[in-house]
Amino acid sequence: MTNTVPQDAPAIEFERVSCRFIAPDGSATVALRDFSMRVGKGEFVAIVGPTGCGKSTTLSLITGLLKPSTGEVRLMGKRVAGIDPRIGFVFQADAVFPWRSVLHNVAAGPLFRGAGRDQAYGLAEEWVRKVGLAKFANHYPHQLSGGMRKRVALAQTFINNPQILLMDEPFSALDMQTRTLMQDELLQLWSQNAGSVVFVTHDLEEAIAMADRVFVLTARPATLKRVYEIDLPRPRVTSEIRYDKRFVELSREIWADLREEVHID
Ligand SMILES: Nc1ncnc2c1ncn2[C@@H]1O[C@H](COP(=O)(O)OP(=O)(O)OP(=O)(O)O)[C@@H](O)[C@H]1O
Repeated sequence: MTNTVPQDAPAIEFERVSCRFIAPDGSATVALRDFSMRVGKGEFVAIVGPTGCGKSTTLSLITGLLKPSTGEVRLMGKRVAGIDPRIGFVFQADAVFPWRSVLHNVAAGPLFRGAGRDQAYGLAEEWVRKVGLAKFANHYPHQLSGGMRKRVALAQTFINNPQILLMDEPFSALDMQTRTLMQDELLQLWSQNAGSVVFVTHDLEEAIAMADRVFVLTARPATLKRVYEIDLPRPRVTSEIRYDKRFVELSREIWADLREEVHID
């Protein structure tokens, strides 16, 4: 049988995807409607939109946890079929094992994927060092700050060398300074890993500071309102880029679009 997957297929494709939830009482919620998106290999995209519009739903469709009601989602040219080991996730809540030390938490991924102990722990030590936690390798999550726990989460994710990284409000529980540091750290890790990122956030400035393109969704049922190219140079330092003239222009332009969708009932 020939392999019909095109070599140049985008990392992620949504083709006219709709997603509808049926409640036990039979009522339907349409979370996404006729949504199309392409994310290139190595591209960083951010998704913004009003609360409850369907941003997280897009991520669940990429993971295969949800199936589209209509349309198709493809990864590297192939229709999504179940959990894909090429995908890594970082969510708002920490996905760390509280009873395991930092090092054990970071080694868990490779061990789970079948690596030998020496290899898994060698790699984990390297990643713990890369995220600046070498002195905390034997600490437990409750002994760490929120920012440090996020670093553990990044090490846990990047150690698996994901080709696709899905992030759902990963830094929203952090204070402003820590959040900025984590954004820079993520950009640095991503520039070395060369995977594709889909980053869901409420924070428009965070989206602009980090992404190559920002997808603006409408209020529910979410459909694509507009896509913005973020033509700011890289490498970026997120705390500094906010003062760039072009950054301010983009913020103003995208916010004008987003404001129309954010209603206070
Ligand atoms: N499994 C589900 N069953 C029923 N309804 C769901 C389910 N998952 C999501 N929804 C509904 O679909 C809509 C979109 O949810 P989603 O979490 O994707 O929005 P969001 O834009 O990420 O929200 P927020 O910005 O508040 O995080 C919401 O109205 C939500 O209640």
